[in-house]
Amino acid sequence: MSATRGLFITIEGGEGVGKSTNIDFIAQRLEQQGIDFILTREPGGTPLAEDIRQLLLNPREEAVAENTELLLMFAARAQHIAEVIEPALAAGKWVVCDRFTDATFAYQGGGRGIPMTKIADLEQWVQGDLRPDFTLLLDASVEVGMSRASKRGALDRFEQEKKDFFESVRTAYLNMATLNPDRYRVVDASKTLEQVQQSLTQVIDEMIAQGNA
Ligand SMILES: Nc1ncnc2c1ncn2[C@@H]1O[C@H](COP(=O)(O)OP(=O)(O)O)[C@@H](O)[C@H]1O
Ligand SMILES: Cc1cn([C@H]2C[C@H](O)[C@@H](COP(=O)(O)OP(=O)(O)O)O2)c(=O)[nH]c1=O
Repeated sequence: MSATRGLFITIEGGEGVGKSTNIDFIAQRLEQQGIDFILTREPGGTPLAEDIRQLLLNPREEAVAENTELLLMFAARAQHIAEVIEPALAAGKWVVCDRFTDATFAYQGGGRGIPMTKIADLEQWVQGDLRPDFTLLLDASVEVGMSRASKRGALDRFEQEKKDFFESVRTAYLNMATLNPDRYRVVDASKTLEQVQQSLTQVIDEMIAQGNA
């Protein structure tokens, strides 16, 4: 007998909005509620895809061509889907993924200016019908995100970008949320951690209700 397919949940947001902090909280809530899930991330999630992550994030002297960056994101994603995401969903597990293709639309599309249609073509080619059931967007102004992120150590290749880049990333995320209201849940991440986590609890409980329906 085949298991009911698990829910595929992605967590998105700009730099420093509190994604890492809140993913731990989400995992705790799912565990408390007895959900069988895996936590994974992009770029990465398998040994090969984590190697590609290093290629993408490590600052380097050579300029990285936009299409190289885009294709490496999808190369890592193809491996992650084949080895981790699809098998888990097929076995009935939920998959909670720290970033997915909407990050490509936001960073490579919004940030770098690659046409969204080109990204959508790759999405269709690499993913077929696979799309997240829910996407949780942690949203805060670029100023708030950058000031929180500055508390961390050395900056990776994306974190070294300028404020305009991150404004475009944020705008692209907010546009996707407006265009996909059924899938997106936007949480105001500029509030206190306690308020953010209250909102997250509501959203997660709604997902659990849907998953059990
Ligand atoms: N709602 C919040 N209010 C104040 N500080 C926060 C909040 N959420 C996260 N932080 C702090 O901001 C910093 C960046 O958070 P982090 O979870 O690493 O962000 P991200 O993974 O999105 O880059 C950390 O020091 C974290 O403790
Ligand atoms: C998945 C993905 C990530 N990224 C970028 C966003 C992040 O700057 C970086 C790594 O993501 P992440 O580990 O979430 O970084 P952080 O915790 O600093 O936000 O990769 C893209 O540009 N495109 C993509 O498709």
